[in-house]
Amino acid sequence: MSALLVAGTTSDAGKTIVTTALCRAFARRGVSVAPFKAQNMSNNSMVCSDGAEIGRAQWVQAVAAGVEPEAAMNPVLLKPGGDRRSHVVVMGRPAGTLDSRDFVGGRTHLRDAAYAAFDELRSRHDVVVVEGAGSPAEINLRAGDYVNMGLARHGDVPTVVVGDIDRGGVFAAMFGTVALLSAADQALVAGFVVNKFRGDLDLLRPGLDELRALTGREVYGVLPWHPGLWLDSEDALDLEGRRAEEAEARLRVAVVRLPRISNFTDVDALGIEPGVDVTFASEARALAGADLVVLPGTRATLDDLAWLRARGLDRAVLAHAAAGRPVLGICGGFQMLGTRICDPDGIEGEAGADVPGLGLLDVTTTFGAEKVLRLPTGTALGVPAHGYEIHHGRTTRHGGEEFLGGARSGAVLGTMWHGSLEGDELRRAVLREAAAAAGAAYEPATVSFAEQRERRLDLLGDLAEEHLDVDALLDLATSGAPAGLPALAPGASR
Ligand SMILES: NC(=O)CC[C@H](N)C(=O)O
Repeated sequence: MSALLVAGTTSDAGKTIVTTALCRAFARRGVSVAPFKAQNMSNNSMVCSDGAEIGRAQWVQAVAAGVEPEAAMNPVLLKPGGDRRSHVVVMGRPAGTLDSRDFVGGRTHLRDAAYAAFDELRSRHDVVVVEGAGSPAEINLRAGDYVNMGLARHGDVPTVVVGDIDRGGVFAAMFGTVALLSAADQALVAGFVVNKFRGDLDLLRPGLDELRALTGREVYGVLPWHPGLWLDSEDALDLEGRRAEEAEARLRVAVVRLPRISNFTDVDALGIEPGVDVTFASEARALAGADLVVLPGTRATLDDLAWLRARGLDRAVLAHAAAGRPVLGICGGFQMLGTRICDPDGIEGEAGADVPGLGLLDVTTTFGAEKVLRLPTGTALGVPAHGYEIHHGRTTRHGGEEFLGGARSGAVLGTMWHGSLEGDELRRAVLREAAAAAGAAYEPATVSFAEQRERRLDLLGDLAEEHLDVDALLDLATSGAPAGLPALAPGASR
C-alpha cells in the first residue's frame, strides 16, 4: 500500500539501477514489492506471459522483485520511430500513435490510464517502487507530467532524487532539482542518492553535510561507480558499454548499430560468452574481420534499411555473406535480409512503401496494423528454443529452410524471435554453427544466461544493502515524506 518514487537529476542518472536494486533489497526483506514506471519511452520492451508488452527495464525490475511482470507495471510505453511519431502501448496493448507535438497536451487519457494502473498495483503490494523519467524539474513539461511529480502528487508518493556524480555538478543538480519545484512538489522530496561515486568518501562528506543543511533533506546513500552493472538494456543510450572484455577473443561478432535498434538485449546474451567479442558497427569498415554479423531488431525496418544503404553497410553485409560467412538477422534485421518489404498503410513510415531487401533470404514482409505479441517455443538446430515476438511485419517464407519462425539459407539465418539466444543450448548451437561457417576455432563455454542475470540482480541488492540506507528508504515508502521539509526558493513561492 506504500510507494517510493526514484527520480533523477538527469536521464541516465541511475534511476533504473536504483529502482532495480531497491526492488531486490525490499523483496529480500519479505516485502511484497512491485516496480512501476508510468510512462517509458523506449524501443526495448518485453512480452509478459499474458501477451502484454512492457518496457524491458520494468520487466527486469519485476524479476528483481520476484513477482510476475505485468502490464500495470508500465501502463504507457512510447516507442519512437524515425518520423516524429511514436507507437503508443497502453496497458500492454497497441493504442495508436502520438505525434511529438502532442506530447504536452492531448495526453490526459494516458495519464488517466497510468494513475489507474498505479492505484491498482499499489492496492496489491506492500510497496511499489516507482521509477521517474528524465528529471522532475523539467519545468516546461510539469503541467502535463504524470511520470514524476505529477504521479507523486497523485499518489502522495515520497520521492528521492538520484544524481550522477561522475558527470560533475551533482550538488548543484540535486539542490536545483528541488529548488525549481513548487512548494507542494518539494514537500514530497525527502532526499537524495548519489550514484557512480569513485574516490574517497571522506572527501565527499563535507559536501553531503552541506547539502543536508542547505536543503533540510537526507542523503540516503552513495553508490559506488561499478563497471559490471549492466542490466538488460533499457534503451540505446548505453550501447557502448556492451563490449565483451576478452583479451583473446575467438569469435568476433559485429552487431550493426541500427539507429532505431529495438529489443537488442539479444546482444546481452552474446556478451556473456567469455570467448565472444561483441562490437557495434556503424560503418562498413567495422564489419571487416567479423566472423558473425548480426542485424538486430528495429522499430523502423525501412528507415534503418535506408540508413544501412546510405552508409554502404548493405554492400559490406552482402560481401560478408558472399564469402560464406554467417549472418544472423533478428526480427527487423531478418526482414531486411528478405527480398521485399512493403508498408501499404504506413504503419512504420510512409504509406505505400515497397522496397527491395538485401535478398539473402527468400522471404517477404508486409506491415499490418495488428501487432504480434507472443512467447513462442520450439526447436532449432536440434535443441529446444524459446523467445518473444513483438512486430507489425508479417514475414512469409518462400524458400530456404524454416528457422525459429524465420528462414535459413546456408550460413544466413533469420528469425522473428527475440531472446532466443538467452536459451543457453540454442545460443551455443548458433555460435557453434557460426564458428564453423566462419572457420573460427571457437567452442562455446557453459555459462548460463539466467544465472548471470540472477547474479547481477543479487549484486545490485548487495550494493543497495552496503551503500544505501535500505531500512530508512523502506520506512520512507511506508510512512510518507516527513512533515516540515523546508521549501527552497525560488520554487517555494510557486
Ligand atoms: N522487434 C522488431 O524488430 C520489430 C520489427 C519491425 N519493426 C516490425 O514491427 O515488424
